[in-house]
Amino acid sequence: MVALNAKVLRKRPPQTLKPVADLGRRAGECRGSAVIELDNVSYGYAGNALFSQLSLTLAPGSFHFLTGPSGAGKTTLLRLCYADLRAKRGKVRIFGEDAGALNRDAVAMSRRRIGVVHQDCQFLDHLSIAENIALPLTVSDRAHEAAGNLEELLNWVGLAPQAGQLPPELSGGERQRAALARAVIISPDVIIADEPTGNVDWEMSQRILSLLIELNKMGKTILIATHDLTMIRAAKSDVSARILRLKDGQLAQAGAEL
Ligand SMILES: Nc1ncnc2c1ncn2[C@@H]1O[C@H](COP(=O)(O)OP(=O)(O)OP(=O)(O)O)[C@@H](O)[C@H]1O
Repeated sequence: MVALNAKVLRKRPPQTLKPVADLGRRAGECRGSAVIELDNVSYGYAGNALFSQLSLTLAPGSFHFLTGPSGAGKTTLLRLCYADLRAKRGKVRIFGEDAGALNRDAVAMSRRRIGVVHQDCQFLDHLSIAENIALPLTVSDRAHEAAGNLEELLNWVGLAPQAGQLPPELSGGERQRAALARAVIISPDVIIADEPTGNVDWEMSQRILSLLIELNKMGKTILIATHDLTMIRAAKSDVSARILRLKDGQLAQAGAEL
């Protein structure tokens, strides 16, 4: 893998900063000091409360790990953070805006500043891995930006040789790195990753972690949900991360076991 030129991630066409009131502020320039803020948020499915009155603040440039047992609600919490779900009670603020009050276009605009690595890393199997990575730009009429960034991103995640291959031809670790490149190609201020090292070996987990740390050193705010305690321990020497544990509807600072 090669170092990523920070310029790639800073490129942002002016039109993506304009359409929605106040969304033009960059991370760190948002109203208040949080990039994303959950304020006494409650959420549940089909009348069953998953968590209630949960609060979380992601400061610009911060690095957070979110751990907790399977089914505790980590994915749900992440989805609230990128306005894929709306809080039943309480407020979610994204770049200072009340996510519950944003219309669909405004949500789409704010999502352009948040790169999401989904747990299942889904790709379009009929497109090459390079085309899949470029897709977030292609679908938002920014295809012209892809050409320069794509080659560098493919090198950065070590997937240049696989650029023309189809997703089913890639290994689990290669798919995870492709998913990270796809999240990053939109030059987001925040990267939210759901189990980015699921189903990969230790070496690959370290490789993915080092990419995320590199992004954080460029000023990106990082939130990672993971069961991978080895990765969290390994990160401690390289990054000042806050480790949170979600269990029984409560979010708490992780204990000494980490
Ligand atoms: N769309 C949905 N409809 C109904 N229940 C759901 C839905 N999504 C998640 N759940 C339930 O909410 C609970 C929390 O799910 P979630 O995926 O947020 O947990 P998690 O901590 O990310 O789990 P894991 O570590 O296994 O990925 C689970 O019991 C799950 O079955």
